[in-house]
Amino acid sequence: MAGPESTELTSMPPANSPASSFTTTTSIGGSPMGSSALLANSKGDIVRGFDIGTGANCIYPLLGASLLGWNFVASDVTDVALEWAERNVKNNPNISELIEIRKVNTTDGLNNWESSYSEDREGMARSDFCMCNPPFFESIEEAGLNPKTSCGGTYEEMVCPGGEKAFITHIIEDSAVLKQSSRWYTSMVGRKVSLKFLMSKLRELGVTIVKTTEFVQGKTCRWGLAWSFVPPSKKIITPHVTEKNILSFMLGGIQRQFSAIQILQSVEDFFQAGGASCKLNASSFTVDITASTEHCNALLNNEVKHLDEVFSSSNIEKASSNLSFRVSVFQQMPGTLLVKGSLQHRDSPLSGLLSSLVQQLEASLRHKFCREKAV
Ligand SMILES: C[S@@+](CC[C@H](N)C(=O)[O-])C[C@H]1O[C@@H](n2cnc3c(N)ncnc32)[C@H](O)[C@@H]1O
Repeated sequence: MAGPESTELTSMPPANSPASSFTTTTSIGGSPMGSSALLANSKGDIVRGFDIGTGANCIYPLLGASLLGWNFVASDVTDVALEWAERNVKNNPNISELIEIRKVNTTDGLNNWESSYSEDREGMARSDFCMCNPPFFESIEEAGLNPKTSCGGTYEEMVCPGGEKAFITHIIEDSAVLKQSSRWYTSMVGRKVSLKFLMSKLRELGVTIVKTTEFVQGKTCRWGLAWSFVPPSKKIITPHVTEKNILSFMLGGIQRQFSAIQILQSVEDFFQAGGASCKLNASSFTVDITASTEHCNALLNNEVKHLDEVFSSSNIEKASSNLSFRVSVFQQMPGTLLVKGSLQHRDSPLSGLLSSLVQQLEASLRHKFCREKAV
């Protein structure tokens, strides 16, 4: 869409996208959702995505940065799209540093993939995943872009030489060179016949990890195609570890005036009030907390008996013990956050207190931010 007006995370998806009826004016800003942990790269760094043809709205990077805390490189070839994408990113200052807009240069005409090829490839090489909602059509006629049948997209958005088959084939060919440089290569596909063609292309190149999905909205159907050269890692999380080291709760019914960042700050305030030292990270939406026995005692309303029980079964000095844990806030859907507490060091004699601390935090946040106060 050329030239959308926009302030905060206001989306105008393309006319050829199944997300066309999706509009959001949320300003919740910067809260990562649970799935970011699933996509976290091997070093545990923040996930980095590459959006090929981000469009004027830059909608996917804005959503990914806002909801998941991911970093993005967002590319496009069209000046007007890039200009508006920049504006949209700047209008979301809490996440703007997570998104880099990059112009893909074309020397001999718009949508000449060959000339922009190497730059798109460079972006892909340094990402955990790349994504694309390509121009689907081969010609104006095919796109139905005559004044009578126009569905609102611009020529640049909807049309490229060879249509989506050619566009995504180039991405597939790039990926076959880059292989494991990116973990997932993905694209939206507008037609089932293209999907079949692209899957056979992937088979031809010997790609074995291929996933597809279907997006249906009203009468419109689109497909998602994803492929990878990285074998899935076998990560076994035992119930024991999950139970003891990670505790979470859903905070639903959050009143509209409160943003996720306010709730994160309130997490920090809660633990600081007990004297614990806290480090808030607004881009990963986490607070790292270190609490001594005294701090835990203060936070748990002087439940000295509880603490004495903890130490009676341990020969570690009460005074020298600290509890280090991280609280993460994840956006699940508008008005609902998942709050997760996870131990940083499992062997602390205070580990058993995490559950009580998380319960106290839940009561405090619920009281402050939710319509329904009862847990
Ligand atoms: C269908 S639109 C998608 C826009 C946006 N990603 C969305 O889903 O709302 C396709 C976009 O790809 C851009 N584009 C076309 N050729 C490109 C290329 N070689 N490299 C990067 N972007 C390109 C177009 O300018 C257009 O903004």
